Amino acid sequence: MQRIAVLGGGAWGTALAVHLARLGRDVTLWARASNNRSGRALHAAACVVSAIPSHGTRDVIRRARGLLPPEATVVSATKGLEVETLLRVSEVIEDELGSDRPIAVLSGPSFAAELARGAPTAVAVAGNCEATVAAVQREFRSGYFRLYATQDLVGVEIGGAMKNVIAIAAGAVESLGLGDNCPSALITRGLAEISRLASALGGQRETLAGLSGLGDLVLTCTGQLSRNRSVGIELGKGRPLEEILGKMRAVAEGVRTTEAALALGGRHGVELPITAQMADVLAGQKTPRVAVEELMLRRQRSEVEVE
Ligand SMILES: NC(=O)c1ccc[n+]([C@@H]2O[C@H](COP(=O)([O-])OP(=O)(O)OC[C@H]3O[C@@H](n4cnc5c(N)ncnc54)[C@H](O)[C@@H]3O)[C@@H](O)[C@H]2O)c1
Ligand SMILES: O=P(O)(O)OC[C@H](O)CO
Repeated sequence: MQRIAVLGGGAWGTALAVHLARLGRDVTLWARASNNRSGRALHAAACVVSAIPSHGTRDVIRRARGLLPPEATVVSATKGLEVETLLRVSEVIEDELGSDRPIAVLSGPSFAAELARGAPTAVAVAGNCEATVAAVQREFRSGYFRLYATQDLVGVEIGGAMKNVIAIAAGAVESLGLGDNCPSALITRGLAEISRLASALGGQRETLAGLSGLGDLVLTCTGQLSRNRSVGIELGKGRPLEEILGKMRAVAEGVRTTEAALALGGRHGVELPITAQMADVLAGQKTPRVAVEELMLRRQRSEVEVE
């Protein structure tokens, strides 16, 4: 799997391309403004890494479809859901490329800037076939990048998408200056909510205790580099969402994922109280302070759910 094409010239695509080039792989980075040469590089790719934001993935994969060798593995590094269809990103890729295509998903606590400078990082890799997962583990690993294998695509993708929603909430809570108890409760109950949705969709709860669950949730809710957390911080200061997003150049996936996750929860009869509150906050229908009050006053219940 020496020849690798990376789709997406944002922070994450660039960091992964830098990492793979450092490992001696023959890497081409495709960005929106790329020329035909980058497009042609897809012809020869043994592996295509997709680091396009979730809302652009279908379009880019569809355009790449005719250029990709049929056996090339596609590795999704995107964390989000497709709002229109409520599909996970690997499902979008499968929809476009067919179910025979080897597909893997990379997700876990991983700020692009840290991977780019070679800071020790561990992620989960899931896939639709064991050999594909093993190949990605082998080809992407380094002295500072470690990949843990799993077959649980659902758990890994729901963990990666949903942590962004909770991170926006964590940023808002931080802005309100409510102390340390509140963010800790938010992370813990956020994880319960993520696990509930993943489980209803066929994922394994244990996956959510791992890197693409608890690991990424803690990083994104507390890490200074998180874009999602920073959106929450600004919301907590009372700034309207349009103004916040208007000033951001980078994508904060949690904004779109909130709506999609809520709809997915509704479809599967899963209660997502924090996500529901965040949907109202993002829509400007409620302040973060009122959202916290309403969450605190919900009916009290058992901590562990019996399925
Ligand atoms: N930045 C990180 O630390 C990080 C880490 C892990 C995963 N991710 C995930 O990777 C994905 C990409 O994030 P990023 O940080 O690279 O984003 P970014 O904001 O740095 O860049 C996004 C890139 O996507 C391009 N883009 C935007 N809309 C597009 C569209 N409709 N079609 C094609 N290209 C489009 C932009 O031109 C830009 O190059 C997201 O799902 C994110 O959650 C990011
Ligand atoms: O900057 P964020 O909030 O998009 O988070 C980046 C990564 O997903 C952290 O693992």
